[in-house]
Amino acid sequence: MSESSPHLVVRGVSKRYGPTTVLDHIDLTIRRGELVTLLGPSGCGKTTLLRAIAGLAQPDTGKVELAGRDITHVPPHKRNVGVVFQSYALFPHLTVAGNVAFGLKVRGMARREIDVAVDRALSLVKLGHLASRRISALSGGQQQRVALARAIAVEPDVLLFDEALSALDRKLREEMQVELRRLLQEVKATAIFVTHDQDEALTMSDRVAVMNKGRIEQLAEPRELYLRPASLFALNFVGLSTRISGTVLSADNGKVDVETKVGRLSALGNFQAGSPVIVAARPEQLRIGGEDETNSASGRVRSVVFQGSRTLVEVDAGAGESLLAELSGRDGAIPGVHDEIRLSWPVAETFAFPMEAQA
Ligand SMILES: Nc1ncnc2c1ncn2[C@@H]1O[C@H](COP(=O)(O)OP(=O)(O)OP(=O)(O)O)[C@@H](O)[C@H]1O
Repeated sequence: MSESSPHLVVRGVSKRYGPTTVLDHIDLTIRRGELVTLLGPSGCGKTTLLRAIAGLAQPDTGKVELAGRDITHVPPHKRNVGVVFQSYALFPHLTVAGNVAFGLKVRGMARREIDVAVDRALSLVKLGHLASRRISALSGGQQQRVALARAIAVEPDVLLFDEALSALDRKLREEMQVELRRLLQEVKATAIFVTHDQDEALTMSDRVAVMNKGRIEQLAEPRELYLRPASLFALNFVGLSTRISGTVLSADNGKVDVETKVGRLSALGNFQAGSPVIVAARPEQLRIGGEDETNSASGRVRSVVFQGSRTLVEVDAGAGESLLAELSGRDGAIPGVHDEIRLSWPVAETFAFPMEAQA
């Protein structure tokens, strides 16, 4: 099967728990070797979707196909799916090698082959030197690697990660994100991550599925998701933004002029005159100063937050509206709190979203 052909197909999967619809007709197609993240707030159905793929939750309707096989009714241990949990779920009384070998023994693999597979998996996660160590004598990060080695060793058709890095401290988690992505690419694994951490999703994934209330709101590459969010929910969930409410005055060919409390703004979007909308732009699009052919608004600086490579400046634009600008050292002087400033930003990077869809 080629790398671009569908490898995992979820078709029309729904799941209810009592009166609550947890998954609402989910369609998701993942290519062989692709890393996809399910990103969304607590309770949106990420884990349930992962469990439906693993066979740990039975969908009420719909189908799951893996490597060309309908696995909707196949029990979990016969799906050839690897799962890595946040809790690692390791056997504390076994050694590192014993944990990695466990799944291979269960499959009845010969001793010699098991040794080769365990060595390979442990060297991939750089734990070969700790093969005979007890699990209880490992750090959290090392235990996480053992869990990963154990999942990789059985060469599953798809690897599922449920908040797998959440228990690690921030620095280690960031290192593991980069390392895990490199490793999964090296073994050409097809993988799905569940996370509510947007940075993790952007770092790890070929594509990100933003979930909301049991539905996939947007499935896109990280860059596209950030630069072209399909909904206000996706905009709010990934990255920061300036958002101003208003009413569409006129519309012309994918562009709208919007009356707002901070003045007239132009944005990309298709709406009828009179529609209530939210006009939004990413903070790095806002610059100090006012230029022609751009959107602009002014106000008094409310806060200045230095974050190393960038500085976030929040401006009170009056009438309950605020502007958020991300300035870098290259942008010249950073204003101080209470300064009166004017900010401008390009119309081509300003988007209008329906007001009623606000998350
Ligand atoms: N076995 C179950 N029985 C009843 N309700 C359940 C069950 N499993 C999940 N739910 C409910 O389904 C909804 C979605 O849960 P799910 O764990 O899929 O969300 P999530 O997006 O993974 O959230 P989190 O990030 O908090 O783990 C929640 O409201 C949850 O309470």
